Amino acid sequence: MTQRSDADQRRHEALDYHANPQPGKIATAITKPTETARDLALAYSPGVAEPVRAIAADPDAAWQYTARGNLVAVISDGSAILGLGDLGPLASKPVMEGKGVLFKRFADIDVVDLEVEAENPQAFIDTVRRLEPSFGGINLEDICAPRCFEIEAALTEAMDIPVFHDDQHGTAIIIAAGLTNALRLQGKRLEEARLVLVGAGAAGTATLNLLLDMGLKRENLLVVDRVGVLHEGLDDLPKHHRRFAAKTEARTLADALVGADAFVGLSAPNLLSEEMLASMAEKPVVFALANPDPEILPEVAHQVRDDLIMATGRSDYPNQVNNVLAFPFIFRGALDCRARRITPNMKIACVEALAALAREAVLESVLKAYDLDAMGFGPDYILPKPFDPRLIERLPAAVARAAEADGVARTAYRPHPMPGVG
Ligand SMILES: NC(=O)C1=CN([C@@H]2O[C@H](COP(=O)(O)OP(=O)(O)OC[C@H]3O[C@@H](n4cnc5c(N)ncnc54)[C@H](OP(=O)(O)O)[C@@H]3O)[C@@H](O)[C@H]2O)C=CC1
Ligand SMILES: CC(=O)C(=O)O
Ligand SMILES: [Mg+2]
Repeated sequence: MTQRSDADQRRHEALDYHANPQPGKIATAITKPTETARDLALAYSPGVAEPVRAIAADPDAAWQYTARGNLVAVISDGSAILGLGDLGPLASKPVMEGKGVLFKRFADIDVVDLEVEAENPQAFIDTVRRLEPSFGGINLEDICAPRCFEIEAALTEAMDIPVFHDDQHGTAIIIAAGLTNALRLQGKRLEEARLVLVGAGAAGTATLNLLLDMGLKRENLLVVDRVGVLHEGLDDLPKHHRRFAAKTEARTLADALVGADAFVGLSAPNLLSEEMLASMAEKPVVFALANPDPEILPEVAHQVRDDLIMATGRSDYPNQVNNVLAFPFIFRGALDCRARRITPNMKIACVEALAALAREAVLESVLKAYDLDAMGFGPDYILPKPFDPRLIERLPAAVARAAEADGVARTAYRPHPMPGVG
């Protein structure tokens, strides 16, 4: 079979999956009996008036009498859909529905996806801010930099529920956990590693901020965007790039990569050439995370270097670095202590729990899901798999403990009873 027909087949499979047997991937479920006249009288008028009165008297009663406490809005303007660019809100809907599927599958969180036609960031902010009564949390998704920074900051300030731009912070968490483990396997440490990141947008900027907080040295970092290497000689850099301007002679990605220990790509397909990869230090780490097409394909990279640890954002190669390993569990922890916001410590708790879990033995059930006899901490396994049941046992608890310690939890942590467990 030719490459072309493989690609065609994948396209048809994906379109068929989304179209059949019914359009889309997610629907509403009813959680109470609705079989009798009495049931209906409880579900709607007149019974429904009782929780209305209770909530009007005490807004906290909404956590008890409505689905709000387990409901997250996944909201996009479609301005940075995966790595496909600004294709608008309607085209972002399959991704937002997909996010809903993952929230439900891995953390039993219900989702409403909202694709917002907004003429400017303020219009988007005004729309989302008004939705606070409906939801326990807000997951912002696929909103491009720099508008995502303004939107997230304004909404976090205005709303008393967690507002989390997953492309920024979810991605940063997974990269931090995966990179720590990959460097460790290569006999290196973040504190000494020379790192090059390409794509200083939403995901890239948040990743850099987290890695710098975790010990990456400013002088060991070069950041590349469309203008090339961000350096001190550039005087019209946008605000979110200024922090990363380096004192360096390097001007291109090729210059920057010579002797680098790690590459993190959050940009666009095929930017990392074979020559550039060959010029990196011994035992390099390459995270080519642009979706759906990475900065370099693993089969190409492994031909150039046999001392490489490689990750992509895709599930069809080893080492998927994807925010699915964070957002369901961060929100589960936040909802289960009714957190008002998500703090840096809640994110770091998630990084540490994830990185530690990858270093434990892999469960039989996970091997079965991947149809493998063996898998364990090593170059092809630097992060746990999304199907690992220990994620839901450990990450939300770690996140909620950090929320309690930071004083942002409304209640003590009460783990959500996961369906089919216990
Ligand atoms: N694996 C994962 O879990 C995740 C992967 N991603 C992927 O990361 C990528 C970026 O996403 P996100 O941060 O949300 O998007 P943004 O649009 O906010 O950021 C992309 C950045 O990359 C820059 N860029 C684009 N093309 C090039 C190029 N040819 N050379 C140098 N820089 C370039 C952009 O510059 P400009 O603004 O000028 O276009 C921008 O600064 C996407 O491919 C996305 O799919 C994102 C989140 C999670
Ligand atoms: C995975 C993801 O959120 C993205 O590629 O945008
Ligand atoms: Mg995204």
